[in-house]
Amino acid sequence: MLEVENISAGYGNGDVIENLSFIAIKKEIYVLLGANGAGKTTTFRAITGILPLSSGRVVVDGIDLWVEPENAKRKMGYLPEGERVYPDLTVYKNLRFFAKIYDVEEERINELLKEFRLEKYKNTKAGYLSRGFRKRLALARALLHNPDILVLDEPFSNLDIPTALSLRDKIFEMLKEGKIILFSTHILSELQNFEGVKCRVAIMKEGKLVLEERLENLLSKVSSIEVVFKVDKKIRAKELLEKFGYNVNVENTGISVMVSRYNDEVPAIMKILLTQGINVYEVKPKETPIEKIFTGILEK
Ligand SMILES: Nc1ncnc2c1ncn2[C@@H]1O[C@H](COP(=O)(O)OP(=O)(O)OP(=O)(O)O)[C@@H](O)[C@H]1O
Repeated sequence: MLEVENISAGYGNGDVIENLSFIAIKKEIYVLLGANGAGKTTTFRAITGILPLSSGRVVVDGIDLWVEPENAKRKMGYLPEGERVYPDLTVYKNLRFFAKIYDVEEERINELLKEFRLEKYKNTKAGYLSRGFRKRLALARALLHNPDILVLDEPFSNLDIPTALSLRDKIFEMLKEGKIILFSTHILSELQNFEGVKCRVAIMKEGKLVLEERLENLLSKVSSIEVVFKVDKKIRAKELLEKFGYNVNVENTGISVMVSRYNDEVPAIMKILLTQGINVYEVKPKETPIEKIFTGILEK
């Protein structure tokens, strides 16, 4: 268990994060969601012992991070924002450097090279790797000492969709193994990929946690969303859908319809429109559910 008790920390000009408290447990993902500059990286630096606390405590499986830093840090793996690897060292040497620090056997390096499909690039300088592969290397490095707790700062940023999905699957796998996983994001729609797993989301604003909620509750808070259909016969489309009980508005670009079950209702609406000879050129939600909540909270 990772217990964060009332921590404050900053960079010399006062605290950037203030009185944060939360608990991250096994088999559950803990997400820090916040706009740029909200304090996510600072929080992760503080809980991994990189940045000193000005007050509060971080306790890792019963070990106080500032009382027994080495023992507590051994239990944590940290993926910093961006792909922070040594660009002039090969993939292998990047891992070996940290393996020595953590006193990890050579065998573990080979295991990780295989697991992250980096064998082929073993002797390639990290600076020449694509972003996705640099991220894999950085993640492999974070896992070298087989930590129980993984702290991933914006792990999905700058990844293409297949790489992001394979990283998500890797996170699921590690979760099943019993690891505690924390990650941060400012991209709200990323969380929709985590529906169905145990996931708690803390929304950060200006260095404070303003809301903590289970992902499914966060999503269910928005019972309906507005979807815009770009169509050619707007009035006809409105009249038609209203007969089916939909709440429809005519807009400049088309019609907007309130839907509560996006995945079922949008195809049904499309079918109604198309079978009645109304062309649909584009379908777009006005806001994604999480964005709606996020915007609502941050505007308060
Ligand atoms: N090394 C530093 N020295 C001084 N101030 C810093 C430093 N790093 C971050 N800050 C400030 O701390 C605040 C929080 O930044 P932080 O990087 O923790 O936010 P974030 O939520 O991770 O943002 P982003 O998504 O942009 O990475 C910002 O106002 C930032 O300018």
